Amino acid sequence: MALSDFPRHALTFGPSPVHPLPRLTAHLGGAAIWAKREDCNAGLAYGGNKTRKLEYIVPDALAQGADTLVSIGGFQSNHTRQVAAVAASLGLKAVLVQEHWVDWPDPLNDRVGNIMLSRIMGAEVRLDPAGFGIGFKESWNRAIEDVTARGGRPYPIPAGASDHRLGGLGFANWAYEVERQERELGVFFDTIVVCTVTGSTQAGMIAGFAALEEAGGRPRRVIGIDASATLDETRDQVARIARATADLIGVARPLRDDEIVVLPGWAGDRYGVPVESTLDAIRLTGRLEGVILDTVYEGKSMAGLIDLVTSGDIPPDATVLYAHLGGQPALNAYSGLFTH
Ligand SMILES: Cc1ncc(COP(=O)(O)O)c(CNC2(C(=O)O)CC2)c1O
Repeated sequence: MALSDFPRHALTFGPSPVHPLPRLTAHLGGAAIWAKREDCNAGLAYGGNKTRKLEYIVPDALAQGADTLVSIGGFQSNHTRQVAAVAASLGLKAVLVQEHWVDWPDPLNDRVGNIMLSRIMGAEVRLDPAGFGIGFKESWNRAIEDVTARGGRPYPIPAGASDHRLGGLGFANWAYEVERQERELGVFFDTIVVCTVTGSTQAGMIAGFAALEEAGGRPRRVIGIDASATLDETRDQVARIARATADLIGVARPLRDDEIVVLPGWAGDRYGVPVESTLDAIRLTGRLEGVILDTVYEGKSMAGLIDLVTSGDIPPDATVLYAHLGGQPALNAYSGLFTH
């Protein structure tokens, strides 16, 4: 099968915007930096990368006659907020398990930002004391069973909509969209920089660009910046999902290990806890371009981009596309960091 053979339920406004970051580019003095804005991709509660993944998961849920989407994340999960928004827009219920993924001092981090939005949209929000982990969790299984026990028809969506048969298709489609926009813009992005945690964003990109390369496209580097602080598990998950997605969309050749690049160095010691490089990247990008990054994900991937460009690891003649995947609502849970 090819990507076009899979049903897609449109949830985004259309192609997400692509634009240059000229002041950041000039400030760093190296490669040309552009951004593709998943934080502006949909009208559903600020959108984001999961909205794009759900475009390929929703048809399966509707085909199964599900009436309740059941998913999981941390208190400030952008993913569960997007599940709540998609459920609301489709007249489905949402049950969201929100685990204690981040030990963070702000006393309100389970009552502001994403979790507040999910409640506004009518999701059943279940706080759970379990800590961070990208794998399947018992709390999620219990929620699925509870929906069934009360006569509902649950559709399970794992953390980040990643470890799901269709989880990589959204960003395989993203790769095809990038190629169309390149033709319109007259530019070629040889390097993509993306934040990676549960993995199917980067994995889908890798699979999609591999399919395009087989159809005659030029090779590119997709550089994942780890924000999970569980690098080995995340890297393995990216590799597994990338290979499974490539098979699903008919990529003939096997993906090479050197195509699965997930870099440490900017995640800090714990998921969800920003480090100095995170805060520096957030302030620099905000003050040079008026672009807002969050403390959990995009601040860390931008910190990686900044170092890779200034060190020359990304060479000066490269043209970089930074994938901005959203995440801003969670900043409300980190307001203590930005009092000046
Ligand atoms: C803004 C933002 N940027 C990057 C990522 C990482 O994407 P992947 O999980 O597909 O690797 C998330 C994920 N967030 C998770 C969530 O629960 O919100 C899945 C972890 C994200 O929200």
